[in-house]
Amino acid sequence: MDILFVRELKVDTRIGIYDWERQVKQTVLIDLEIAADTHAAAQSDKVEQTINYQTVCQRLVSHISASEVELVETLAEQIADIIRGEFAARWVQVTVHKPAAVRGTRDVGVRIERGKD
Ligand SMILES: Nc1nc2c(c(=O)[nH]1)N=C([C@H](O)[C@@H](O)CO)CN2
Repeated sequence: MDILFVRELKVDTRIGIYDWERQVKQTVLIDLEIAADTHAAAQSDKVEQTINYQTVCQRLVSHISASEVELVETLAEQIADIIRGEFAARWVQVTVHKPAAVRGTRDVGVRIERGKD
C-alpha cells in the first residue's frame, strides 16, 4: 500500500482542559499518513483517481477551526473518522501536536492509527 502524507497542517482551535484554554485559541499541528493505492492515479495522471490531499487539508481546517474539544485524543479520533469516512481511506495515522503546551517541552500530543494497514 502507498502512503499519502501531510506534515504540520497548522490550525488555530479552542482545545484544552483548563479554564484559560476555553477562553483562547491555540495552534495545533497535524501530521497525517493515509494509505492509498496510487497506481491508477499515476497511470492516468488524474487526481480524481486518488485521495486529493489538498481537499483533505481544507476539510480538516474547516473542522478543526470550529471544534472545541478538550483532549488531543478526541481531536485525533475525529480527524481519523473524517479521513476514513469521507475519503474512503483504509488506514490512517493521525498525529496531533500541541506546541509549547507544557513548559519545558517543544510539543506534546498524541499519535493514533485507525483501520487496516
Ligand atoms: N492525555 C492528555 N493529557 C493532557 C491533555 C490532553 O489533551 N491529553 N491536555 C492537557 C492540557 O490541556 C494541556 O495541553 C495544557 O496545559 C493536559 N494533559
